[in-house]
Amino acid sequence: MKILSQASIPTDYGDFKVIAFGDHEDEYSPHLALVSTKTNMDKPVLVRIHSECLTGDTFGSHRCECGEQLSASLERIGAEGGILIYLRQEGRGIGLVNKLKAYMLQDEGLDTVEANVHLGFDPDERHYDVAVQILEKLDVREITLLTNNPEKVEAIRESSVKLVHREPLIIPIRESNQGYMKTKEDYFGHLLDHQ
Ligand SMILES: Nc1nc2c(ncn2[C@@H]2O[C@H](COP(=O)(O)OP(=O)(O)OP(=O)(O)O)[C@@H](O)[C@H]2O)c(=O)[nH]1
Ligand SMILES: [Zn+2]
Repeated sequence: MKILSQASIPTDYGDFKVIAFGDHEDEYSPHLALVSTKTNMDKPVLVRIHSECLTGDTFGSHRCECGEQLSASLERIGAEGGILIYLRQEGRGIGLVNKLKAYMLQDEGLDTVEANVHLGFDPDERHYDVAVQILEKLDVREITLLTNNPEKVEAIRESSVKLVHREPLIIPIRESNQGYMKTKEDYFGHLLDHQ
């Protein structure tokens, strides 16, 4: 995996450099790193590893809390410096078409894990080695990670990047995502502290 292209973008959250990573020059959906211009590489860098969720991130769906997590983390990173890694792992790695199928099954009573399994997938198909490679390519040695997901913590712990601190990224639960959040906590062991 290599850096394919990069450019500056001014945003509502501050100024960032957006860097596209992938193996092919004409990659259609590259993984991205949004590096705040305020980032100080000599200190532990504030990092959010975010998995793509088009419905939540772009359309503001309340079936999950992804959109709110994305804006909360960009706000923090834009203000304090840091890096948002945007992984193209839509639907926990099953893709958008299958995520919408999973939503249909959830509307019939299955939970998020059962729906994935019913479609022939693992409950969570994601891996975080790409995020580690991106941090290595950017020469990031020490990080504070914004997450509630123990698998992301584990992936960094097993890598050459030092995890100095984990910070929770808790968004208040809504009625429309209660089941989704409960499964995250009960099945995936997400650290949702309590609200
Ligand atoms: N298969 C499936 N994927 C979902 C569902 N709801 C949300 N997702 C996906 O779940 C992923 C959420 O990823 P992240 O925002 O990185 O969050 P996380 O793994 O919960 O970890 P943290 O937010 O860091 O605590 C995104 O890829 C969403 O598209 C669902 O019901 N089924
Ligand atoms: Zn989502």
